[in-house]
Amino acid sequence: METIVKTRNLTRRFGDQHALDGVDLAIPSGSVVGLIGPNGAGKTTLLRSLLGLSGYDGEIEVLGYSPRSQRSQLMQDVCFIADTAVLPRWMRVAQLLDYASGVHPKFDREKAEYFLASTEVGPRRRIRDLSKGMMVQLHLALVMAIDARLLVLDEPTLGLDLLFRKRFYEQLISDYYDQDRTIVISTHQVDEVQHILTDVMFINHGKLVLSRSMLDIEENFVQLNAVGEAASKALAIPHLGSHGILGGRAVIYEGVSREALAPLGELRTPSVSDLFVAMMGGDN
Ligand SMILES: Nc1ncnc2c1ncn2[C@@H]1O[C@H](COP(=O)(O)OP(=O)(O)OP(=O)(O)O)[C@@H](O)[C@H]1O
Repeated sequence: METIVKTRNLTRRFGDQHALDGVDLAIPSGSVVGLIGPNGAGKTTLLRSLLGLSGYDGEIEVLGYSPRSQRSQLMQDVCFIADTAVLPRWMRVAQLLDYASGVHPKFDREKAEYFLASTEVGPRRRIRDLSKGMMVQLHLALVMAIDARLLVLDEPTLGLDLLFRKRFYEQLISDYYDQDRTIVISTHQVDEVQHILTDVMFINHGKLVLSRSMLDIEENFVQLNAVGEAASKALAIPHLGSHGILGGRAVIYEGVSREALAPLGELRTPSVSDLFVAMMGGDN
């Protein structure tokens, strides 16, 4: 499978602070990657470096280009949603579509109009008068109308209500995603995106602490829900972390066979958020 993003020893310092600390990663083409990490972990810095928006040490290759020296070529095939606030607030929607047609060679205006037709974002509306949710719909319509191979989303649903967030991801997958595109999403709302991810990356203190496909997670990690006396037996087996459940503990393991754990309780694949908490926090 083609690798679309590759970094080697990617490092970014702010004074004596390591925002990124020797990150080696590889993102296969056609994947939908969730970039997960606590506040200040380095997610935004990583995404900005991949797009050539932030300086860095080490090596990055995105679609075969160097974001440092070939940014304009790279941006032909990449799209980025960082923050809805970047839309020019004084423009009307139709003017914004004119503008996008002028600046992006791969922007398909008819497609954007088609996406907007199912929303309340009419062409005459002024952007500053749109609600936050409408602004995101507009942004998403613009992005989905660009024929990009890599889409980078940094907290794309921040500040949106639950319905909008659900719709955002549904639309992204049904109207945009195909095997030739790759999507990287950084979010704190892990549970809401888990079902669309093919891969996850955990980042903490500027280091990549996990980079696995969802299939890999299913094969290598297991959660045991142990109640009563079984809970202390479960905790005695080396594990990544655990949390309380009604009458016992949910304990998460890496590389322990399901057969060995089965007598102690119910087994399941941990959710990405439970795995994340276990890896970051141990027993809590
Ligand atoms: N321009 C900057 N100047 C100084 N320090 C910065 C700058 N940008 C980021 N940092 C620091 O680098 C670290 C990583 O920040 P970053 O914004 O990448 O984290 P994040 O994982 O995106 O966090 P969040 O989830 O809170 O958005 C933080 O400690 C942050 O304070």
